[in-house]
Amino acid sequence: MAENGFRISKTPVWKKLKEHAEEMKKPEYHLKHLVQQKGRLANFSLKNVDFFYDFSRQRVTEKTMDLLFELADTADVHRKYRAMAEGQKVNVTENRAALHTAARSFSSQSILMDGKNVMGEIDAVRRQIRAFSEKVHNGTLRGSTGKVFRHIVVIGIGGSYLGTEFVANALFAFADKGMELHFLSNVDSHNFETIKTKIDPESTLCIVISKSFTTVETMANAMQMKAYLSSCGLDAMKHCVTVTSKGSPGDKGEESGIETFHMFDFIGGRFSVTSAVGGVPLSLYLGYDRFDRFLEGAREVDIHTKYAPSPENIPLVSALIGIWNNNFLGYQAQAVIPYASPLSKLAPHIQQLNMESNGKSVTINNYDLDNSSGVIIFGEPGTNAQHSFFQLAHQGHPFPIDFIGVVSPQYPEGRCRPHGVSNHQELWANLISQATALAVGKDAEEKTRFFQGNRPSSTILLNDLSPANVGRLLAYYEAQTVYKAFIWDINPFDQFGVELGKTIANDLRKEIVSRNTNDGHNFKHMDEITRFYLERLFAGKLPE
Ligand SMILES: O=P(O)(O)OC[C@H]1O[C@H](O)[C@H](O)[C@@H](O)[C@@H]1O
Repeated sequence: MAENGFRISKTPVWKKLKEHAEEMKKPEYHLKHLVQQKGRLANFSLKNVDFFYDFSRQRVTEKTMDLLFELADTADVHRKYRAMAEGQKVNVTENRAALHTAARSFSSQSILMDGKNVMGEIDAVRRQIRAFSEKVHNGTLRGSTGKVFRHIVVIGIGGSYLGTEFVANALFAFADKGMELHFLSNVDSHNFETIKTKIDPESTLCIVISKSFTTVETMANAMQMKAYLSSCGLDAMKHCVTVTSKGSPGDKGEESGIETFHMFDFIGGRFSVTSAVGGVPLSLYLGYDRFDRFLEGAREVDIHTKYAPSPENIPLVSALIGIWNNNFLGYQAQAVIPYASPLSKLAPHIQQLNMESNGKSVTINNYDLDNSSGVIIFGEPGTNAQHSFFQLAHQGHPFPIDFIGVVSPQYPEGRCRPHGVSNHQELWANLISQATALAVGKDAEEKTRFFQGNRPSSTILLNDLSPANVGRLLAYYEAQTVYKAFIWDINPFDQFGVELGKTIANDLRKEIVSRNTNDGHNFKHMDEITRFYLERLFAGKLPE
């Protein structure tokens, strides 16, 4: 690996930020003082349409923000973002563009990749999804025995699953098409067996989603499901459709079923929920028009992200604050805590989006990275999180939090007011109190009751959880992820780090096949630890 080359951590502004972080440790910059400043909220919050971003409880001052904007300029983030959105091959290791933003573009402007306008293909897939979902909903398209489809089994993993699950959960209140949605992602047979108990095979439609169509888990689950449908006397292929990239092994092959929907190699898996990956299942579940409104919301944030100047650019400001927390204040983890149950699958999606994109060790030009990139993301909805891991948040190892609040719930509130307040008001009382408690802390004589405070958080507010707002939230996190990568100067669009484990699993699979086909095959040639595990698998129990 070359030793020299541009590294953001070698720039003068990085040094200035390091010095500034030392200064910010002084007692006068404790959050309990910062939040008292006049105009703090107005000065440290941003709003764009239905999206309010409050960073008043982050450990930042005007000087911090000025330095962070200088960092953004030094990293040339706006040019990099435009290059991405305009179809340049920013995924240099795979020689691909990263055009997830094109998946929700409705502009008449061309988006060129290799001189070809990609919008033609994208529009065609959208029309195909609309027509298909309408045929399923009006009963024109039915299962092999003539029953209308009522169960959708989404078979996919990672980027071909997590985003769709997040959005489907978020918009459950709008799922009025009479469809039950099931996710078959894990190769663990419990996942498959559980779904079997919930579906009626004759009214089941499987959507096999795999960009590569080589992912072992997805292929195994698709085979299990097709074998099961056949065992029920059904023509399995009439119960399946495929979403895959153009030219993949599953593209219009025998295994693809009634219809194939294309995603494209210029859309990365974890950025693909606005493509056919999310489009096919979500249109069946919610209706195409709601999927369209979800795309519109995402598109609006894309436009804001591309054109808003740094100090007004919400995803950029939040990316900069993330880097400030991570590289300068030393926080290694970040929690995502929505005070909204429908967002219960947001954190797992952001986990993949962020950690797979930004958990890297080299810069885009292949120089060793000498600062950490990526943080550990985790989360659960509030208030549940308060009753599980918030002890550590308040008195243990500190970590910044993204709180997310929704002004109007999806369901009208009843008249019941258990403690004089509605449940939604109770939820908000907690949302407000947690951020304050973390920031301000509390003095106490008894050490066990002392709260250090000075624990940073941001709060995102949405008016409601409409399809458009869920699209906005998704696009916000996507843009924040790529802006962080552009500042660290890494490639957020490859994921070679997931390959080594797969390669070892391939070798082990060969061993297992040998034993499956020859009882005499033993594992003596393997290392002691691996041998132990393989022997236990075949023995079916732990040693006495
Ligand atoms: O869509 P597929 O090709 O089946 O890939 C599914 C997933 O598996 C891979 O291992 C990657 O880690 C993910 O980024 C990807 O989304």
